[in-house]
Order: sequence, then structure tokens, then C-alpha cells
Amino acid sequence: MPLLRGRLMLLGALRHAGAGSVGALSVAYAVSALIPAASAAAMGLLIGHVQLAVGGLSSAALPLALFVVVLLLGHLVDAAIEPLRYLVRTRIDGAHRAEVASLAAAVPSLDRLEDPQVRDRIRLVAADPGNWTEKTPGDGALAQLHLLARYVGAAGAAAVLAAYAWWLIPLLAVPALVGRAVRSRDFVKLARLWAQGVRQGRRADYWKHLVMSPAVGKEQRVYGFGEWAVDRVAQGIHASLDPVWAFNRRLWRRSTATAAIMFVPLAIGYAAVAHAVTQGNTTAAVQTAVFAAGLGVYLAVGGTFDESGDIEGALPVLQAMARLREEFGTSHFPGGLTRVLPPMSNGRAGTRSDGAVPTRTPLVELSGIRFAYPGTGRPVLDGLNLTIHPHELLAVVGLNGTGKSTLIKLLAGLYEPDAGRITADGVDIRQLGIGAWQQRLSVVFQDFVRYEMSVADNVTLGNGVVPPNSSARKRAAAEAGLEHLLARLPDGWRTPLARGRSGGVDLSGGQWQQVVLARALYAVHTGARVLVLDEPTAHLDVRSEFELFGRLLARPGRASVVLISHRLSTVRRADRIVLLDGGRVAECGTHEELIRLDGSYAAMFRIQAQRFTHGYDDRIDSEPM
Ligand SMILES: Nc1ncnc2c1ncn2[C@@H]1O[C@H](COP(=O)(O)OP(=O)(O)OP(=O)(O)O)[C@@H](O)[C@H]1O
Repeated sequence: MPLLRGRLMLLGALRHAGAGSVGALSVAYAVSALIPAASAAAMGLLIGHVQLAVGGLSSAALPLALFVVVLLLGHLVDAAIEPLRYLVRTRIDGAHRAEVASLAAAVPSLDRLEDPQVRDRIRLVAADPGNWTEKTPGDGALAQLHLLARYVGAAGAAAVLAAYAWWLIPLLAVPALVGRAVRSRDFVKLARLWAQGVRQGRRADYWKHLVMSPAVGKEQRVYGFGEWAVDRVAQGIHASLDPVWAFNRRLWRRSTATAAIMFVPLAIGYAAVAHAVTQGNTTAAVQTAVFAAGLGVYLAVGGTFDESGDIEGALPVLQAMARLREEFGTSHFPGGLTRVLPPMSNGRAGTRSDGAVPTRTPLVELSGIRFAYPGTGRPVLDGLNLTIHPHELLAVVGLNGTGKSTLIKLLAGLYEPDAGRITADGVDIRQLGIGAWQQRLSVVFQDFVRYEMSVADNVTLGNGVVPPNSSARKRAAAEAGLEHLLARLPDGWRTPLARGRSGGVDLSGGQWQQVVLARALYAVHTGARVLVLDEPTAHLDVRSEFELFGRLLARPGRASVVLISHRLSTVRRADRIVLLDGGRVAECGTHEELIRLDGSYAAMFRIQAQRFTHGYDDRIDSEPM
């Protein structure tokens, strides 16, 4: 990145801190930077008066007062700087973190979010201030502002020096600038090394999470892999940080050498001035002023160790942020989060783009879908065609690994098919906008998320873009069979579903499944038109499952329901059943039609029925038949 552009980016970050605090800090920095020059001038004046004073020190009272005022001002300004820095840094970093979170949330598809490079970039921009190697945009912006103030201070000290010994200015400034350039380059390398270790650092973070998380705690204890995981944390930290530490050691050694480059001319200059005093060529007052002003120039230009580290450390963060903004910055929620969605077809006959008038308007159509997970050559779905009609209950069955969940992920726009298209009311969902399309869907994933929040929040998260709607929540809870549980919870809807929170409880697998169903049904009652359930009853007892299925048959909110289940006794009541095999729909029809067809579905059903009569579980056997 060009030098100037990077610097401007850092200064641009100051806008998040507000004009008042940045203005106050700039003034404080500038005054503080000018203190060495002012004290050099005041000191020279004072010593000159003291030397000339014949009738006591009274004639030096004024310069003495001036010197004291300068010192006091320095103290006052320095005291104000720290709180101002804190304010500016926290505001900049707060705005930065909020933007990182919203960009990560805006990544529309899982393949982008799972891309290791995107994950690295997100980790890099997270800039953890608790880790001394990481610099935040706040650190960088403050350092850049301070550096500008240092140059103001250097100019002031140089002006004082010019009045007494102008030749000392280049003697001090040139080596100081060279030393600074060398250090800046070193810090660029340091920041690059840190960025290269981000992936290893992410692995260490993952293992750290495994060691600390109560959810993993069960297995970690039973399987006894705690020590092993701690070892992995250490390995990850060493792999990511050892090169940084090694370079840092070199940097400190080199900084001693660059300090010498700057110090030697200062010492020579000082010796020359001291010699002039002893020869009577100049006065002690001049010598004092030159010494103080020279030190001012030396410190202002040369002593920029901290700034270089903060500036060069923060720049990669801002660069990665700019990349993320380019990739994901455009809103995937056109019209804002509380927009009103355009109405969808309610099943009346309509005209298709090809001009034909279908007997029944398809709500959703997947045609010619082929898809392989990124980085894998083998397609999971290949030539899949499927229509989801308005208000129907469509069951999707198939053996393990035949692509049922993958089909749902494509339908939800989490991955893009490699070939084929998905349309809603004849419009390609990419044209609708994935964000807008996702608002019409409600999905219970097989690996649903258990949020450490109250029951109410766990349910209303089902639609985060409309204001919480308590009547929709109650309705969803009733349909999901959650009412019994709610009546028994210590604080009803407000009970946190996490043992780690005060008053919190943990739920059984089946109870969690009911909460998650309520979440999905809440989405339906607040606008979603397609309800997708991937194994929603795996943890439910037979009676709860039967009751739930009865309620699904009533089509909550008149939504279409897509149900994935291995329990054929459950799905037999669906309007239509499709069997996936070989990456496509192999059989399709009602239960009776598929039994008459006497294909794979009928064979699976017979096996389950036999198991049922023999008292075994009634799930599809995962072995190929
Ligand atoms: N994120 C992923 N990356 C790569 N391959 C994946 C990913 N997720 C699933 N697969 C592979 O895709 C195939 C289909 O998986 P999918 O989860 O869709 O099957 P399924 O029919 O839902 O299985 P089950 O009945 O066991 O839930 C499997 O071979 C699986 O290994």
C-alpha cells in the first residue's frame, strides 16, 4: 500500500472518535510536543538573566516564572493526554469491531465464510488488543496523530536551535530520520510475520475454545483429551508467534544500533558547543538552550519507536478490512433490515416467463442442480429437479450421505449450485437477492444452535429483522409443544437456557428440539413462506413426534413444509415423498404410490416396518440395500 494512502487511512479512522475529542487530543499532543522547545528557550533566557544578575536574583524572576509556567503546562497537558487517548482509542476500536461483526454477519454464503482465506482475514481484522502483538486501528490512528504532533515539536525545537546553532539541525535530524525509516521497515516486516501466523493462531484459538467450553467439557473429560488439547494450544501459539518473537529480539538489538547512529552526532554537537563555551566563544545560556533544543529535535524525530510499531501493526488490519468491505460490504438486505417483503405467490395459477399457463404455480423450483462442495471434485447433487408446491408437505428421504442436508443448504442460498437454478415464483433467487430470499425461509438445521439466552430470545431469534412479536411467539410455542416446558421453567419465558447463567437451566435434547421448532415456527408466523425441517423429531419421544406431525399437517401459517426424516412411519402422511439417490430424485409420489412402485422406498419401508414389529428402532438402515 502506498505510504501516503496508508497514513490517510489511519487518520481517516479518527472520524469515529468525534471532532471534539480528536481536536482536544490534537491540541494536547501539539502543546506537549512544543514543551521541549519552549522549555529550551525559557531555560536559555533564565540562565542568561542569572548570569547577568548583579543586584540579586530579582531581575531573573520573570524568566523563572516563564520557565515554571512552561513546566506546569507540560504536566497539565500530559495529565490530560491519557484519558483523551483512551476515549479516542475506544471509540475508534468500538466502531471497528461493530463493522467487523456486521461484515462477518453479512457474508451471504457458507462457502465464502468457510473459505480459509476469508476466515484468516476476519481473524486479522478482529485485532485483539489483549494480545500484545496485535495492533488495533485505534492504536494506529493515535500513533499517526502523535507522529504528526512530534514533527510539530521537532519544528519548534529546530526553530529555537536555529537561533543559536543552526548547523546542529541537519546533524541531528538526518540520522534521526534515517533511523526512523529503518525501524519503520522493520515493523512492516514484523506485521507481515504476524499476518502469516494468523492461520496457526486460529487453530490455537480453536483448541483453546475446546478446553474452556462447558459444551465440549463432557467429552473432553470422558475421553481425557484435556492435556492433549492444551498441548495443541501451545503448539499453535508457538507456530504463530515464535517467528514474531524471534524477529522482535532482532529488532531490539537493531534499535540499539540505530539509537547509536542518532546519538553519536548529538554527542559531537554537544561537545562542539561545550568546547565553544570553554573557549569563551559563546555563553553558558546559549549552551543550555542548544542542549535542550537539540535534545528536543533528537527525541521528536528519532524517538518514534512506539509509533512505528503501532502504525505498521495497524495498517494490515485496515487493509484486510478494506478487502472485506469490498467483498461483503454491499448489503445483502436491500432496503434495510425492516423492509417489507414483496408478497409471494399464494398458489393461484399464473403466467410463466415462457408464456405457458401452468395448472398450478410452483412456489419453488430447483432445476438441473449440480453441486460439489468447494475443494471436492465429487458432486453430491447432479441433475436434481424438484418442485415445492404452495402449502404442501413434502418429505425428502434417502440413505445417509445422499445429499438431503446439502439440498437444504442450497435451497437456503448458503451455497450456490455449480449448475442449474433455483426459482421462487419463476424468479431466480439470485435475482431476488439471497438475503431477501432467506427471509422467506425458515429452517431447522440438523445441527441447530443452542443459544445461551432466554427461551423468549431463543424463539424470537427466528426472525431477527422484525420487532419481537409476542403473539407469534406464543403461537409458535403452542405448535411446537413447548407450553408444558414453559410452565415448569423457574422464570417462564425469561429463563436463560444455560447453566452458566444465574437462574439458568439446561434442557434435554428433545426439549431443545421443541425450542428450535418454536424458533422456526415463529419465523413462519412473522412472514416466512417455506418451512424446512431437517430431522426435527430425532430427539422427540413417539407421542411428541406424533402430535407435532399432526400440527405440521395443518400447515402453520399456510407455509409449504419440507421435511427430511429417516422415520418413514412419520413421513408416510406427507402429501408427497421424494427419495434422493445418486444425487437426484430417484422416486417421487405419495406413500401409497411409492409402495405400489415397489422400489427403494418400499424396500426401506418394509425393513422399518419389520423392525417396528420386532421392537427395533424404525430408522432407515444406513447400509446400502
Ligand atoms: N461442508 C462440507 N464439505 C464437504 N463435504 C460435505 C460437507 N457437508 C457434507 N458433505 C458431504 O456431502 C455428502 C452429503 O452430505 P449430506 O449431509 O447432505 O447428506 P444427508 O443426506 O443429509 O446425510 P444424513 O442422512 O446422514 O444426514 C456427504 O458425502 C458429506 O460427506
